[in-house]
Amino acid sequence: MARGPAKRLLYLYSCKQNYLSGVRNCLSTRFLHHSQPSKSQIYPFPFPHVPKKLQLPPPHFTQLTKFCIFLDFHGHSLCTLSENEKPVLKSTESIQCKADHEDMICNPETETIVSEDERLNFAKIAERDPLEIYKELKDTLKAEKQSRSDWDALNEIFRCFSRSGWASNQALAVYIGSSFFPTAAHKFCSFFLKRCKTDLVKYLASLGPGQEAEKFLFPIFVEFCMEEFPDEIKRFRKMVESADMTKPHTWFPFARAMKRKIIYHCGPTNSGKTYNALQRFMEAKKGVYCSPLRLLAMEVFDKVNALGVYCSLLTGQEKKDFPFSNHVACTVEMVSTDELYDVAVIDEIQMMADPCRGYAWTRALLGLKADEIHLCGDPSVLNVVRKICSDTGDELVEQHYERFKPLVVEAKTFLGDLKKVRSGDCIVAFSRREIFEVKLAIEKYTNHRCCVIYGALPPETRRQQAALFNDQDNEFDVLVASDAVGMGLNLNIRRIVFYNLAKYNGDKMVPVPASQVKQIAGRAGRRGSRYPDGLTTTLHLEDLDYLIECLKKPFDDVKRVGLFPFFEQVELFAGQLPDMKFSKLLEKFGENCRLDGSYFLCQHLHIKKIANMLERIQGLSLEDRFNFCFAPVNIRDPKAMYHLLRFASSYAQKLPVNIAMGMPKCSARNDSELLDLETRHQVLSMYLWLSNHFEEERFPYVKKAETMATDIAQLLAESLIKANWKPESRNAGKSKPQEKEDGYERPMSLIKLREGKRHERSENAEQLEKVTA
Ligand SMILES: Nc1ncnc2c1ncn2[C@@H]1O[C@H](COP(=O)(O)OP(=O)(O)OP(=O)(O)O)[C@@H](O)[C@H]1O
Repeated sequence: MARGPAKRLLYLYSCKQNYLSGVRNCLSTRFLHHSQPSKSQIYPFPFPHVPKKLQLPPPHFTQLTKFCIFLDFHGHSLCTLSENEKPVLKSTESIQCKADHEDMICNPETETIVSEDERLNFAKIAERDPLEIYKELKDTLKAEKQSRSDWDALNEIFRCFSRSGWASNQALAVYIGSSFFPTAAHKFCSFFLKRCKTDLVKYLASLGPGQEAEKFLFPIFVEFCMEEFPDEIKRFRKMVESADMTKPHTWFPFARAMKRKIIYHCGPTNSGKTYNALQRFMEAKKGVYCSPLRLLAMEVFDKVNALGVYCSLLTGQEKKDFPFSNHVACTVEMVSTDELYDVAVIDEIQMMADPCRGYAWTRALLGLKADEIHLCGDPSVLNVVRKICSDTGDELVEQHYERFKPLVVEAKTFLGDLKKVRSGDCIVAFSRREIFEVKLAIEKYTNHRCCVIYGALPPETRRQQAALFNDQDNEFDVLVASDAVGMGLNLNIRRIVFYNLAKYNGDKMVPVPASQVKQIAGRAGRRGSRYPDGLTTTLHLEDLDYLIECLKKPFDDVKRVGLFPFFEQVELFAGQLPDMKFSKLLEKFGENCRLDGSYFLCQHLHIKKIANMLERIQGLSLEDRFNFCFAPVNIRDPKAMYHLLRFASSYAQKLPVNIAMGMPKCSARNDSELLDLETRHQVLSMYLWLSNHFEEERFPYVKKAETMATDIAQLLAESLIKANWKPESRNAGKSKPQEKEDGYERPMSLIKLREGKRHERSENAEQLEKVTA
């Protein structure tokens, strides 16, 4: 008697562990890409249970060395691999088996005592060609009688098989989709139970429910599916192939045909990266500058033109063609991959890893037709860029930078007292409400006046506020800003003071990521500015450690960057699912798309939300829907969403799209009027964006929208100068969490602190001097 039944896994014998992982990787490429065999065991190759016709030689097999020997559970070698030799299945030839392999001969989970005859019979069944088993089942008219216990065991095995995540994942490799898998497994079960023979049932029963039995059944299941469901398989295969995003560098054949030189200007903020890249841009005969923000594109447009290099401006909202210009400053989403350039600059290249917008940087890097491409950014994506350049065949030159002057952390902090604010300070808070609370407190208790910068303000207003702050001949000498200050603006900041270091991520309060803290703190002290030495600190002493930790932390090493399909890819995919709604289609694409390890699919929640809203509008083509989804709209602002719906509806009805929005008569007198101005500007900006992305004649009020937008930006600027009111929330009524999250305690609101202080004051006269916002 022997212990049994035996494992159906084979063991790989190798004197070096890395050969094991090499084999595991290449085996994984075909059938096992979802399973993770443990270090000591590996699945057999060629796969004895997989139909021969499905077995493709794994692509990197020839790179393996002679040390690899496949053993079966008896220690018999099944195949050996020599250098540059394809694996050949050998007849079982006995080789000396290591003692530790012996331990694995029996399966401890289903350990039963079986007779020697039975064991030999089981071993024979285990080695049978699945195709042969399938044919035999097919030719059998009636199942043989089974014992009750074997029958129950078989039913349980099939129940597990049809729910098996492993089998469902493996089935994907032969194009049986996860939604179809349960049906296929159910039909396979009926087929099997109606025809099975006793020895097969006994063998399966001896394996018991679980992976052993699943691995035995799976190749027979594959044979069954290939014959029974060829149409489903074909359909799913086409769908998967149409969502294949594994080789994005092949999407741009013209760029691939070029010999491009990529220069990575790599360093922290304020180290001269962009300056040097822009020098090359201006020297070039024809150049393009790709910006992360409209505002920065405008800055470069103005700066370059002022230096005598004619430059046009292209953003989603505006096209300013400068006569005879060969240079263009654009937002990264708008850059053309058809135009040929001598020099291209892609600013803030680390944004390739941005979860929502990363795809635009990836597309620019892969697709730009430029002899020389300058990338400016921190080192976080350097390794991915190296990998991409090796895929594209581009030459990569790295230029490393250090900050002109080190950033100094003030250990004293404000100790919660905003009265310590000085001229040239920038207080950074992460919500609009806090920004206005800080402004209110500073202006009430000190002689300083505050400019404000936050994301919802139009770029023109942000620039106007920046200019007001930079100008020494006025009383506005303090800036209160959100993270929008981290990029793009040329500011004379002496010291960055973090009001807090947590922000709301749409769901909860989370610590501000270290990379963002670095980027923002780095705005203090700028070469050539009034304050060349940069300082940074926090409002509260408790936050200082986190600030120091963030500044000390090396830049992340990003492993993956963003991708998003072009419309043509989505269209191809939609062809496989003709009746599916667009929002569902995007979801399906996300589920089925294949990406290689250097990329992720960018989040498309924003896109899906718009797609959902537009679902009820009839008469929009797939392309229209796709384009509408990228319109710049705050999906949390119901007013802005309503206008988008209205624009899309008119467009679908082939009517001229009206602005249908009045102009406020004067600047804002309170926060809700200010919020209203912000929304109106966003709606106009959306109108202009749509007019640039759809047939222009359908948007006949572009001029009017431009004038209104300029006027509203002006009203906003006027409103901000006199703003001294309590802020309101855009989503009034929806409270945001204030509790401690991820170990970070958010500072109390200014108002509460003030109230607290008032109470303290009555108890402690010393505190009278301290104005805590
Ligand atoms: N060689 C130089 N001569 C004169 N001014 C320079 C030089 N290099 C950089 N500067 C100035 O220093 C400041 C910071 O430079 P730059 O914007 O290029 O830095 P950066 O590393 O790109 O920072 P960020 O990432 O914040 O944009 C700018 O005002 C720029 O004009």
